Amino acid sequence: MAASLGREWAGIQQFPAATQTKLHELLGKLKQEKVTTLTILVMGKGGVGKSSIVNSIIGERVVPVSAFQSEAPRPILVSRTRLGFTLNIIDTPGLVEGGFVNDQALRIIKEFLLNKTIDILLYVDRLDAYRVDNLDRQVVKAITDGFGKEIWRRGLVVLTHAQLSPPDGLSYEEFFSRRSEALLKVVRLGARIKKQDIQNSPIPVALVENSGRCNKNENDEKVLPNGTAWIPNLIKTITDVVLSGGRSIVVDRKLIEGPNPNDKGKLVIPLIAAFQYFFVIKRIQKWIREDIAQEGRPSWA
Ligand SMILES: Nc1nc2c(ncn2[C@@H]2O[C@H](COP(=O)(O)OP(=O)(O)OP(=O)(O)O)[C@@H](O)[C@H]2O)c(=O)[nH]1
Repeated sequence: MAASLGREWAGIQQFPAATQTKLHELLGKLKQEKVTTLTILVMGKGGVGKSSIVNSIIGERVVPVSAFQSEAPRPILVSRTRLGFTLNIIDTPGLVEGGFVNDQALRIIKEFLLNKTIDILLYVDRLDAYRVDNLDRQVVKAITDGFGKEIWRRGLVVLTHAQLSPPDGLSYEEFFSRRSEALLKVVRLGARIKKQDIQNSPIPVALVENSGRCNKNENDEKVLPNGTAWIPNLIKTITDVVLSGGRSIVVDRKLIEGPNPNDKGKLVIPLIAAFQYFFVIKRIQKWIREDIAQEGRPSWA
């Protein structure tokens, strides 16, 4: 586990001027609302592009990226400051190993996060995957069990590999809509969020293309096939989630260790004791008294 703390966010200057302007506007908006620090937790299965997103946002290669299973030490916290604003991003190991949720990885992530506050969860997957299955649901469930379902009120689904040509004659928007609906359904099930709750505060989906071959617009910004400049769009979506309510998640010992089994049912103990006293002990005492009264004179006398 490693940490890289508090350096100037120099990578922002690598972005084209149009992107820099939009990012500065968004940081200004956050600061106006007294948000001067943002801690973003990046989670998902292995190989979906988590580390690449960290590098894309920071604008520097701060985390190693590999096409094969990564050996890089993670979780890793990357921290950058800019004009009085601090951005922390935590990259984490993939949550699936050998077809199962990697509980050990989740435990390590939770320990790493002790005494930290998570403002935003980026739940990362790929746009160019066509199916969702029970494993996706298990991953979401593991995150929910680990951090509470409230984390999804500060959550975004982020889909990488977004520069794709959809199959089967589907339009880009149609493909995106179907893929995100399928994933959001799984998130809703795994996070045990009621349908009406998700309608009231939907989990946004943002698209990302980390590849160096991403198309660019006339302002030199990286754009998706639908023309969206994705870096400012991602940061805008994050800003909207932060400012739309929902609480940041404070990771304390209690959250890490989960509910104490000894506390289970503690509140009903006095009720059970009262029930036993009035309906069992009292009644038995009455029977004994009646019995003694009847036995006052021996039957043989
Ligand atoms: N074309 C394309 N490739 C991507 C994108 N994001 C990531 N990749 C590639 O996918 C591979 C895995 O990316 P990583 O960023 O290491 O993924 P990860 O989720 O951190 O993977 P683990 O370390 O296994 O947890 C690398 O070869 C990346 O270059 C993307 O948006 N588009």
